[in-house]
Formats: sequence, C-alpha cells, structure tokens
Amino acid sequence: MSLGGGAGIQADLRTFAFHCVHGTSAITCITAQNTLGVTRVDAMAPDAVVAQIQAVVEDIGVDAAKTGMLLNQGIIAAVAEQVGLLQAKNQMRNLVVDPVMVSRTGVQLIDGDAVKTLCHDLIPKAALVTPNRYEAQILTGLEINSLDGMKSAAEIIYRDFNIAVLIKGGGMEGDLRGIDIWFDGEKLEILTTKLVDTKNTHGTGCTLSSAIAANLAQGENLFTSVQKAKNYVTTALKYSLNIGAGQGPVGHFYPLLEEAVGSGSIKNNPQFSMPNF
Ligand SMILES: Nc1ncnc2c1ncn2[C@@H]1O[C@H](COP(=O)(O)OP(=O)(O)OP(=O)(O)O)[C@@H](O)[C@H]1O
Ligand SMILES: Cc1ncc(COP(=O)(O)O)c(N)n1
Repeated sequence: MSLGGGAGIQADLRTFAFHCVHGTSAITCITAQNTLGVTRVDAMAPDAVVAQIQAVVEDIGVDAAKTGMLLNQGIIAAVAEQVGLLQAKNQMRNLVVDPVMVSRTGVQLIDGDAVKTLCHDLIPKAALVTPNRYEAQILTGLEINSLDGMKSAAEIIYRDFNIAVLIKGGGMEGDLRGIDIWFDGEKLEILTTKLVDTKNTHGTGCTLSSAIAANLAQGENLFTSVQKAKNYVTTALKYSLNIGAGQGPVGHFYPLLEEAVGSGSIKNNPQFSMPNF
C-alpha cells in the first residue's frame, strides 16, 4: 500500500476499476511514500495477511490475482502457502506475480532470504512473472544491458520456473524503456510501444500487472491480457500527472481526463502531461 497514492494497492484498485472488475486487496505493508521515494515501511504480521486473503476468498471469490510488494520472508511464505492451498481447491486461478524486489532506481527492497522464498515457494505457483530489469538480474544472475540480454533473461526465467515471463524494459536505457520481452517456452515476443517521453512513471509496474490480472479475470488468454495491459500502461503514461517534485503517477482514468479537457474544465492544467496540451 502506497500512501502517496501512485503505486501499490491504490494503483492496482484504480486499474481494476478502469477495467470494470471488482478489485479486492490484502495489505502486506504500509509505505510512507511520495513521488520522490519511500521513507518508511511497516510490515503487517503474516497471519494478518492470511486473514485478509481468506476473508476475500471465502466470501467473494477470485477470478485472477496479482501480488505486489511482499516485504519479508514470513509474508512471502504465508502468501505462498495460502496460494498453494487455494490452488489445490481450484479457488486461486490466474496468479500474476509482480516480484517487487528492486525499485526502478536499482534499490533492493527485500533481503536475500525473502528473495529465496519468493523464488522457491511463490513464483513457481504463478501463471506469469513480471520482473523489471533489476529483478530479472537477480532472478538470472545476468547483467542486462541490451535487448539480447532481456531475451536471454526471459529464456532463463522460463527454464528455471517453467512459467511465462514478461521482462519489463522501463529501467533500461533509451528506446528500450518502452520495450518488454514475453516468453512462454514457445513464443518469444518483443512488445514494443513508442517511448513516452515523461518523468512521471510512478506505478507503471503495478498498473501493468493489475491490468494483466483484470484482463485474465475477464476471460482473456494470457498473451492477449499482456498485450492489452501494455497498451493500457502506455496510454496511462501519456496522460500521467505532473504532481510532486519527483516521478508523478500515471493517469489511470485517461478517458475521463480527455473528456474533462474536451469540456474545457481542466484545460491547460499543468498537472496533466496530456498529448494534446
Ligand atoms: N517511458 C516509458 N515509455 C513507454 N513505456 C514505458 C516507459 N516506462 C515504463 N514503460 C513500460 O511500463 C511498464 C512497467 O515497466 P517498468 O520497467 O517501469 O516496471 P517497474 O520497474 O516494475 O515499474 P516502477 O518504475 O513503477 O517500479 C512496462 O510495460 C514498460 O515497458
Ligand atoms: C507499495 C508499493 N508497491 C509497489 C511499488 C513499486 O511500484 P511500481 O513498480 O509500480 O512503480 C511501490 N513503489 N510501492
């Protein structure tokens, strides 16, 4: 959960709402966070996370799920155990693991034991894992500096975990920032969108993985879910918000923003970095 509102569960729930699916959540930690970074993180007790998952599953049900910042080994192990139990009862389908381990700026957010548990207990239970550049480096041991490096990492992650992988290029240099690599053991695809020239990229990773989960919940296949989610993030980036002194958040509800611009109600508002401004 990100109290700056740009990433984490706030970004996830906005994305779910945009896609017309009912989003639920299990809070794993509270971050004191703004567009400049994270200044404090308080973790929930693992059994409190489990209780939240059970409350949702037992009453509402889950068509698709995504994980985000799972701060420590105890939380990861508890979530992985729940996922395993629920999968055995066919109550947890379409799991997307966004392996939040390193920020786009390269700062490691979870310790080595937590990484091991994530790799051993949780990622293998997912349908898809969506590492950024630095997370892919941790998962593979490679240094990733090029498109070929991203492709090799995707192949290694598929080989090691036997699940589909999407390597996100936002942390790469130059035009590679708009490029993601998909590999599912059969098809290696380079998903390309034109680079959006903005510093306001806060929440892109959360938004992408929750859009994929939303598309899966609506019955799309995995690859189509990824393609549609990538297009969504690209457009949300074009309408990102120029708020705060650092990286502002993406504009999840861009059609409403567009409408507001059309009606003149937010014309020339400098908070919005809109294409038509
Ligand atoms: N400037 C950009 N232009 C176009 N697409 C971008 C840009 N920056 C990021 N993306 C896309 O956003 C999605 C998220 O990728 P990114 O690598 O930023 O994830 P992340 O590091 O998990 O996110 P975050 O920076 O929010 O932690 C990917 O589809 C990536 O290609
Ligand atoms: C609580 C929380 N979860 C995840 C992220 C990563 O955000 P993203 O990769 O989408 O920028 C974040 N900054 N805060």
